[in-house]
Amino acid sequence: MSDLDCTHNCNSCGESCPSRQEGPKSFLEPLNPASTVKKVIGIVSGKGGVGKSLVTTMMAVRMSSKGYKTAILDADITGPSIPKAFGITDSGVGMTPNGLMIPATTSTGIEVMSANLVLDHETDPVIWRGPVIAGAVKQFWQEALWENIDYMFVDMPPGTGDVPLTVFQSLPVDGILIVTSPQELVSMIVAKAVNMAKKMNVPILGLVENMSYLNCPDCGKKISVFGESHIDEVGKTHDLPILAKIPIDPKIASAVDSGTVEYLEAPWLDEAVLAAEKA
Ligand SMILES: Nc1ncnc2c1ncn2[C@@H]1O[C@H](COP(=O)(O)OP(=O)(O)OP(=O)(O)O)[C@@H](O)[C@H]1O
Repeated sequence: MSDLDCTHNCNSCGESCPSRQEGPKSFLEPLNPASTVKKVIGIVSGKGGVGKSLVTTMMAVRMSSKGYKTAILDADITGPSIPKAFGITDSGVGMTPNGLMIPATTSTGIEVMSANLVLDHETDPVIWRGPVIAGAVKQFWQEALWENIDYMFVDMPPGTGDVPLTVFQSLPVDGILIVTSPQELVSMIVAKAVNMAKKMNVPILGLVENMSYLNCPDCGKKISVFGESHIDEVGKTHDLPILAKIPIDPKIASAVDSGTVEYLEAPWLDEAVLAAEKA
């Protein structure tokens, strides 16, 4: 077909011309020239409150303690909880002379961008529509100064909506961790996340089950507070490893509430850390 005849709409044309053979259009957004991010790991969940932010923060803490320069992009724009878990309370985002946002830095040097850091008050609600929220995530990626970051962890909003889609299309995600809890409809939720990741061509590193059990403080027995876990079967169905089973522990809740997650030990994430290193 000649250039003059081309309708520039491959959906309505069956010709096999060179432009069609270039493959699907990439929507990846480039970083600004001052920034480099070597690996991007997304943390996703089927619904809110299962511990996605906890896993994001603790993965960052563990990787940072191993000597990697680590960052968190809080893409949970309407429910940002990352700054609080690190005890960052002031509006910590500065500007470089050429207009890039400077992420806040935690006490152990993890760099954080979050909607809570750019709002006038952390209690201000974010009443934005989907495309605006997705635009904010892209801005955090493109218009912040991410200097020599080895690992960036992206705390996704729960579910498979607009924002996770934007993150998968716009950021070069090297792998995702899917966080679940035993009381969810685990098999359906994991299937949805797996299908989305496959459609978007994003590798799944594995599954993390949070609030898996409680260790009885008196007899040491494991109590399945939310009923028996089905995560092992679900992992087998999708051929995915179970990278962690995190207990319910009041120490976890109090570290998050008091902004001291950097001082919380997280031995339960050993395998997830190794998986991120191999991503
Ligand atoms: N294993 C655990 N033991 C005790 N408390 C926990 C545990 N996991 C999470 N929590 C607490 O449960 C609450 C919800 O956790 P978190 O914010 O990580 O969930 P989330 O999936 O990110 O929620 P959202 O989608 O609303 O952001 C937090 O207050 C956290 O401290």
